[in-house]
Amino acid sequence: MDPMWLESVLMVGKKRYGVILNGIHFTWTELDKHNRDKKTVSVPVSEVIGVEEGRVEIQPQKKVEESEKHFTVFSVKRGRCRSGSAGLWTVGRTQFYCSSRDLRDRWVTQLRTALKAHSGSRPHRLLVFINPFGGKKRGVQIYHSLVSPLLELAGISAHVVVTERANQARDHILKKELTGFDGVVCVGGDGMFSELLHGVIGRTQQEAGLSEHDPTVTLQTCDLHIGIIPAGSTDCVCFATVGVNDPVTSTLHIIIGDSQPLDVCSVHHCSTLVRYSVSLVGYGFYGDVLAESERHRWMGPLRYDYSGCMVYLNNRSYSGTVQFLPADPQVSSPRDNTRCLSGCRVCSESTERLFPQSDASSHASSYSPSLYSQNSSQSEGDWVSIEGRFRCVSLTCMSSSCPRSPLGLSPAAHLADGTGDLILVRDTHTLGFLKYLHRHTNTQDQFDLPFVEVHRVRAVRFSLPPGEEDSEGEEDGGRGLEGGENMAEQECGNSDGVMHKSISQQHLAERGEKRGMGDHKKDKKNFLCGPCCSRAPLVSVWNCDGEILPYTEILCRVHGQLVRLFARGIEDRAGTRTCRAGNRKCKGRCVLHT
Ligand SMILES: Nc1ncnc2c1ncn2[C@@H]1O[C@H](COP(=O)(O)OP(=O)(O)OP(=O)(O)O)[C@@H](O)[C@H]1O
Repeated sequence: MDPMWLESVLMVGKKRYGVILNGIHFTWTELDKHNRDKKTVSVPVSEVIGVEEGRVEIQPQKKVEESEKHFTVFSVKRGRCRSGSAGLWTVGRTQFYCSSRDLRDRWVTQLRTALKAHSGSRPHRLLVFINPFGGKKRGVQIYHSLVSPLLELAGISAHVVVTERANQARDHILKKELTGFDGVVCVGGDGMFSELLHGVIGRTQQEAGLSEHDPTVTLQTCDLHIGIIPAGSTDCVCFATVGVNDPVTSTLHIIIGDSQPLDVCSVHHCSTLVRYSVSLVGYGFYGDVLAESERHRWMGPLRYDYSGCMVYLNNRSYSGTVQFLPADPQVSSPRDNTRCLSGCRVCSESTERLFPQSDASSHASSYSPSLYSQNSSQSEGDWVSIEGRFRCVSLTCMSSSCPRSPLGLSPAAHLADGTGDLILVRDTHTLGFLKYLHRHTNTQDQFDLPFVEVHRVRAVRFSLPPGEEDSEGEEDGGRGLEGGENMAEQECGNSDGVMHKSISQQHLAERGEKRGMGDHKKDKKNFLCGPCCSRAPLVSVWNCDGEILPYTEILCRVHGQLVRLFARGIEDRAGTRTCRAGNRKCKGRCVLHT
């Protein structure tokens, strides 16, 4: 018999249960034959959060009632959020009563031993950054009331830093000693996640002696896991990797040590890394909406709706040349109607992560450096080139689903297959574009429109028509704006201002100043003059995960599975299945966690 095996009859409330621990599952089944709604609950040991002696509650406050014959088991429980979507996890709590203290002690010991055996991937020590000003400014409260008690219950220690400035978390990860930490966690929104992302990737490359600026280099995958406790105004990365924006659900994924690899797109300009992105790199509509919303920050979250309307009414399109390196169409396609769900086969079989880990000088074997040069001609390699006027050009490394767009920008995109989806929306009439935007909010195929095309890609280049090329890079010697927006300045020791929202504002202000100087060329690049402006701008801006990029001509490369999150992707609804086998009359009360 399994040495972990333990079986007894215990009481839960006033009912008798047959309780079994078989090493992998902890199961309790009601024994009362008169009760027709007989219940069986089975929890994988890997989803047990903690076992406590006595009658214990942790929410709303920790309460321990000493009792020598009771023990309490806390475990992951699947729930449904108000919208009905799966993915919400809550804390299940069951108090068991044993006939003797000896039996109680045996159960507690045995459960804790089983837990240890199944917790190899669980973190022991975390570095937590809380943005006290993110979203509704509830980060600190969310952490102390919802997150910290669960970490404590699970025996995870946390070093907490409440940030005092933008980029503090990124700088901390880049420069401070991190020995002993199994992961970094942010309590905030997508901006905070981006800080952690840049810190973790930057540190890993520094330690490996790799240049982040060289788009041909195969970056070192990052060992330090990233956790996201959603507390921002937009929490898209959390939503797209967990399925819900809920602090308790995210905490539980961290506690049980879930691990979700994630593709990351590096954005370069003239051999300089500008930023990393995991969700959207968008030009045209999405860039204009961000630029416009930066001017109306005083409106709060409402600014996005307002700006979306204004930009839509402005009805703009932009010329440019988009070049891309297609991914292997045999493996997957953005129109194959699949969803990247937990345990996704396409991601786990992806060969993109099978590149040899590089030393300082190595390049991905299948990529020649010229393939990623910003100025190479269209005949090189497998690059496909498309010229035209576009409403928007979007590259996304994930579906980019969010509560408003439950299927996202590209519903069949994968989290970790080493590719991104490039969506080109050509110039069209206003109603056509409205139709496209509306399809983001429902289940209609947003690519089934004559002016929309989508490609699964490994890299993208964007250039302006001759005569409209980027001038900032030349003026700044390819280093970007004075505020240090790009990673080159970060390397030069100016660590401030790389990712703060004020960058976007500063960038807007600088562009504004340049316009005011009467330089005709800059005047043409007046990318957004507001609804009152009669002259349509020739150039838009790039929105890179909610930040405005200081360059228009960029090169993007997707790096397969570069980072790992404490998440498991979106669970199929079948992940929680109603038991029919055990008892035909269970009326859905028998939940088997598979
Ligand atoms: N103490 C701080 N003071 C000012 N800015 C901060 C501080 N801590 C973090 N930041 C910056 O604030 C920006 C926004 O934070 P965060 O992402 O947490 O919230 P949000 O903007 O409300 O949400 P979202 O980014 O999802 O829209 C981040 O880019 C981060 O760099």
